[in-house]
Amino acid sequence: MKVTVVGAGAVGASCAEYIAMKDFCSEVVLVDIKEGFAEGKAMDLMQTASLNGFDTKITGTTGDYSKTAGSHVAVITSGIPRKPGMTREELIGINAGIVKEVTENLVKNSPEVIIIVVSNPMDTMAYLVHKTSGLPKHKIIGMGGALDSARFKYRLAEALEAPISDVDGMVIAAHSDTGMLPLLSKATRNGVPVTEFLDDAKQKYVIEETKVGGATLTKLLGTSAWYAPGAAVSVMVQAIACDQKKMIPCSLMLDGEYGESDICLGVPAIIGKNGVESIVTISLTDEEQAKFTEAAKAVREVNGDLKF
Ligand SMILES: NC(=O)c1ccc[n+]([C@@H]2O[C@H](COP(=O)([O-])OP(=O)(O)OC[C@H]3O[C@@H](n4cnc5c(N)ncnc54)[C@H](O)[C@@H]3O)[C@@H](O)[C@H]2O)c1
Ligand SMILES: O=C(O)C[C@H](O)C(=O)O
Repeated sequence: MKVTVVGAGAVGASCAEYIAMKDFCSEVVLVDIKEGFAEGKAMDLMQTASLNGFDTKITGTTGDYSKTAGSHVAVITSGIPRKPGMTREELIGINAGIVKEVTENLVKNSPEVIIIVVSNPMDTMAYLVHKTSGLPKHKIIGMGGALDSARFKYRLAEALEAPISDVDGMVIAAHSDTGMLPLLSKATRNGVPVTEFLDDAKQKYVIEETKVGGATLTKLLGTSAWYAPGAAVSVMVQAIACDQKKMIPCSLMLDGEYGESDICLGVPAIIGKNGVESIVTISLTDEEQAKFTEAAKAVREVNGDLKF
């Protein structure tokens, strides 16, 4: 299994590192536009192979997409990250052009590829890939929900004073500060609804901190996060590579599911060797459905700024 990661910056390199360390694919190709950067990151990572015990071959290239030919999966992380005080949506002006060009190059060299979109604003970038790549919709997957759900579990464990392995939960809808929908009604500690343990104030804290998880880290780091994003991508790539059929919330093109069409939004899906094996429809409370619809409205407005 060959995986290409475009953008050898913070998220791209972290994602390549986690993929290599889990040792489930033969080759990872890093691509960047900055001269020598991907080659340098690849060499540095390869020099961890004997230390960390993996056999995945990592190579780098400055924009030579012929080296990506025959990729099963490609991850798009190229583009600018936000700075403190910015929203993800403000990145559209620069990142849309980059994502469109990168997609064209990927598909030209790997017509059968499955693309995982990471660059922000991610739901809109995933939509752009759908509109421009010519790939079938089960082959385009936006990464947001896997990361947001990991942050939700982190905040739940904190509020419950429990180990993270005790908690489970999922975030759907938009990958944005206002449009994320942490499903508190379905979150559990060892099968018991967390609402039995957390009072209203704690429930509100968990939800609000989850929604601004990316902004909180951006404020602390001066740029956006990379470890958890890289790990989240590696889980999705592994689900495809190993045909795990894991249920992961991903930003997918909807066709009537959850009352929405012609939009990419975070919904639970079964991820396996074909990419999206199916979208899972779960019951939402009226309040949750209203928030999902509201998030869709906001993402649709951002999508309106795209030029194809
Ligand atoms: N979806 C998510 O959950 C999530 C999580 C974290 C970051 N992000 C987004 O991922 C993107 C990357 O973040 P980062 O922290 O890695 O940024 P970064 O600046 O560290 O890395 C981006 C890399 O992309 C490269 N690049 C730019 N244009 C390119 C092109 N045309 N072709 C190839 N490479 C190109 C840059 O040279 C740079 O090395 C940002 O848009 C960020 O907002 C999304
Ligand atoms: O917060 C960001 O801008 C980056 C990413 O979307 C994240 O959630 O970490």
